[in-house]
Amino acid sequence: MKFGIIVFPGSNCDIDCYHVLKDVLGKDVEYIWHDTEELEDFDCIILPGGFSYGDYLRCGAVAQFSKAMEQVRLHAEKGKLVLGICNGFQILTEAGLLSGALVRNKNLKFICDTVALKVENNNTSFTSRYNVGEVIDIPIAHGEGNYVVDEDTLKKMKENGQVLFTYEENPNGSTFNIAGVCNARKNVLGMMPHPERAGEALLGNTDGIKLFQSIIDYLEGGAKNDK
Ligand SMILES: NC(=O)CC[C@H](N)C(=O)O
Repeated sequence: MKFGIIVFPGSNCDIDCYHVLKDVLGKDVEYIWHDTEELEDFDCIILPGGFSYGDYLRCGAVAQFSKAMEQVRLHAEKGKLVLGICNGFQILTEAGLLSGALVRNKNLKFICDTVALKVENNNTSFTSRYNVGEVIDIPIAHGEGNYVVDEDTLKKMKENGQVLFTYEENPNGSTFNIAGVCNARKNVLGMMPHPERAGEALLGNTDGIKLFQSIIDYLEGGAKNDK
């Protein structure tokens, strides 16, 4: 099992993701520069948080055109796992791999905080270690985390169990308090909160570790995608 973390100019949470996977969970993980034309070796691709290309135009708007994203699209089409965290979520919506868009926070300010999230669906390879309705504390740090989506699409996403995480108290104006959504096939997840910043006791918060452990269970064959 191998994780790959795509690094864009301006990524800054790549090292945190690497640390959790390698040092905390003992898994095989590699950094992948954004011009890669090959992702065959990897089972799960992570698009980390940060400020890719300086957030020019809109967050994620430039990164979506990188060579790596062509490969991420092929990887997702094969049914393999893709996890986008914060800026990674923004890149996934810009690339059309996830529905909706992320726009400026309602208060127009960058918000750095720890917020309570509710797990809405644990029937996925990203959330199987959590219970439905479980409330977890996960850090957020974003200026454009306000998730918008049209009503019809939201209705379909809800019916199909694609809303995986909601905020207990909406920090940014997101539609339906959405903090994280997946695609219809449930192999691509985007979330604004940072589970990698809640991955070890030393940080005072381990609520995010179960997300990575769920993925590992799935890759080890212990849990099925959309079982
Ligand atoms: N932590 C992040 O990934 C931040 C994402 C993006 N730069 C924003 O401000 O919304």
